[in-house]
Amino acid sequence: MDREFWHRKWAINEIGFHARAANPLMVAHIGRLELPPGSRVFVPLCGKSLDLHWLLSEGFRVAGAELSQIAVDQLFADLGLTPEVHQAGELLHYRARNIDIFVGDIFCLDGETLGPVDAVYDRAAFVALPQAMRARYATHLTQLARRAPQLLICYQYDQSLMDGPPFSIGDDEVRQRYGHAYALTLLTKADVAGGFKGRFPAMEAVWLLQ
Ligand SMILES: C[S@@+](CC[C@H](N)C(=O)[O-])C[C@H]1O[C@@H](n2cnc3c(N)ncnc32)[C@H](O)[C@@H]1O
Repeated sequence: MDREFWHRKWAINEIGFHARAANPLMVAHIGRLELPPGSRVFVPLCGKSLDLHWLLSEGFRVAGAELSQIAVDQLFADLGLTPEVHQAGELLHYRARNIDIFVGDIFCLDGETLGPVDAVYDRAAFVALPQAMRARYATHLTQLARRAPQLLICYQYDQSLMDGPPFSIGDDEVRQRYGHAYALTLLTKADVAGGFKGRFPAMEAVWLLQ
């Protein structure tokens, strides 16, 4: 999945991953992060997710990283916010009250530019990346967020049935990528209703990384 793949998806509006409501697993489990009001939650590969709207509505501050300027322009339009936009190294920094989105490749984002984060929420980010990129992503994210606790939602299915994204991430891989830096708790694992687009069974696993 190179950058062009994602730019093209946004350009032709082929964004089946974009959910029409806040993620129910996030809503159910974010309390496990025990974040006080005003905490700053980093959402890597954020797209224009309604999860960001929900986090803001719950009184959190949010920071995000997203490759597509189309996505981020739509996000701010949907939020009814007019951002200030500044160059931040190789990225663009979109800023409004309680929200900072860095537009560009997350691998070009550094911890100083991102600023302090109290927690990470990863939905459809780790699972969006092919295996060859995931070790680098996990290492980079852990450093970027300075080991801030993380709520991670993973997709699991028989990888031989589809190439991905989303990719199937088994429990062993989560332990392999994050186990050296975090204590891991599998909060829940449940069947996805209707499987993957009705094509084959799939499960979602929610991890707490502390
Ligand atoms: C599967 S989508 C998930 C978006 C969002 N998390 C959601 O739940 O709707 C993956 C997103 O990651 C973005 N992306 C892919 N590679 C990226 C990278 N290297 N840096 C920043 N964003 C990236 C894509 O543009 C896309 O919007």
